[in-house]
Amino acid sequence: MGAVSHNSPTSELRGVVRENGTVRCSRGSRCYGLWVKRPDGEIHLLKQGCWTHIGDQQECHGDHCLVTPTPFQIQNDLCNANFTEALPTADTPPLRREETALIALVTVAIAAILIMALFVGYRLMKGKKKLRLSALNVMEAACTESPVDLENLKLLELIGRGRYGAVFRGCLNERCVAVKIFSSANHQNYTNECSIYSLPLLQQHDNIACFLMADERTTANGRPEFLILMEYYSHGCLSQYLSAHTVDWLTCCRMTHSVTRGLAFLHTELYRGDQYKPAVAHRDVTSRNVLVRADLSCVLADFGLSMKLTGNRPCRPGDDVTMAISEVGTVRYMAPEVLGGVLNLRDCESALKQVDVYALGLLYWESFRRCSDLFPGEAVPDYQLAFQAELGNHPSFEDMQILITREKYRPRFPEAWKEDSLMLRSLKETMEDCWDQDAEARLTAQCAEERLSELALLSTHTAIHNHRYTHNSW
Ligand SMILES: Nc1ncnc2c1ncn2[C@@H]1O[C@H](COP(=O)(O)OP(=O)(O)OP(=O)(O)O)[C@@H](O)[C@H]1O
Repeated sequence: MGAVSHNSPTSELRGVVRENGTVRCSRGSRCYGLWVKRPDGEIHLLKQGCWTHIGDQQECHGDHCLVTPTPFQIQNDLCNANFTEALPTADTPPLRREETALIALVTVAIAAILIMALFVGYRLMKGKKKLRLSALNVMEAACTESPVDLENLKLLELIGRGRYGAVFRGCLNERCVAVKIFSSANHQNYTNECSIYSLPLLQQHDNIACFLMADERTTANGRPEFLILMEYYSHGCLSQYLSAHTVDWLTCCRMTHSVTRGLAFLHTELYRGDQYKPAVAHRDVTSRNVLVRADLSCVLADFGLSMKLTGNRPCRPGDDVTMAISEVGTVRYMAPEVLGGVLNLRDCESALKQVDVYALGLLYWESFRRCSDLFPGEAVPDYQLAFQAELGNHPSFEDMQILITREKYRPRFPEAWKEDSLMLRSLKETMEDCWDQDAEARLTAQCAEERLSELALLSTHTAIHNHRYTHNSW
């Protein structure tokens, strides 16, 4: 059943005029018609007339007013005399259009969510292992342009063996790479190293080793092993390089400055855009964990023991994990407070940074002992690890405790460094300020970096040979 109201455009008078079965309504009133549609499809007029209750709530103000939800509309020529039945097409009321649009939108959204869920599910099922490393794969972009496929990896020779894994020189798609392989016993070390390498911004730094990717595989005898692929540094680690080469002042400053720069960056908490890099302590700074580039600049490597100091789950005093790992590192490079078991865990962040700087001081000593400019007119001493002369190649924890914590012993400066020059004084002071017994008195890595920049500006010849000439471009 339908009812339509229509303003009569031609009526002059207010009231009702009947002509030829048509009701003409006077101005101000509205005409109406009431029809019924029978089951056989025929439409019969039930009632027609004028709506004169102006001001009533029921007053109809529009040209069309549908009072039932009937899907057809009756159009009316002379108010309500003739009518036709029209299917709802372009004249569909606005509310219907909005409803349709809303339904379409909801349908599309549900379909999109379903497709996304299916896609994620598929990825999870297919490449569980790969997905776990997806954050790492992002970093491939930092060091390689093309995706890495381990199928083509060839291991060529063993180049080193550490406490946690063996390192091979390898070849991947014509590219020379270093491959560090961890057994399942060292899985924790592997995941920790991966998690540090996957930190935002880390791979953008020039003095952090270039990580390519990580993966796991099963050996021929069925055991799992874990791989970290890195850029291959042909000079190897710093201790290897210094064992085989002496260096001039500027080169030595440059090498030590670059390691320090890497460490200062690692220690820094950084926000860049929407990326966050927590402050990280390396916790195993040694001359074996620094790698040397072809241009002799250095990068910090080996983050298996590293620890986030800020952000999610930083170290906390009394924390079991923090306690358990507060005494790790390489014994030779352990700070007195670590050897003595008195690391200040109340300020874990500063304490662990200070431990790194202590080891950095020893690394400076090892490096500058191979600086030819600091031994004018005499042979440069052979390379030595810190405390190698005192405790040999494999010092025990107890021997180190006695020497470093109790006796407060530090590496001896060579005779040739006794000369009172600004450069030698500054150099020795920098080392001493790094390995100070009082951890809080030590330089920060950032300060050490500045000191090394300044040292590089001091010419050996100026300092040692009474200003005869200078060369300070670095
Ligand atoms: N990317 C690399 N390029 C070239 N040589 C490397 C690379 N990574 C490691 N090496 C060499 O492999 C050696 C072993 O490295 P690894 O990190 O396994 O042990 P480490 O640092 O010597 O000892 P530890 O892990 O016990 O501290 C290094 O000393 C270095 O000479």
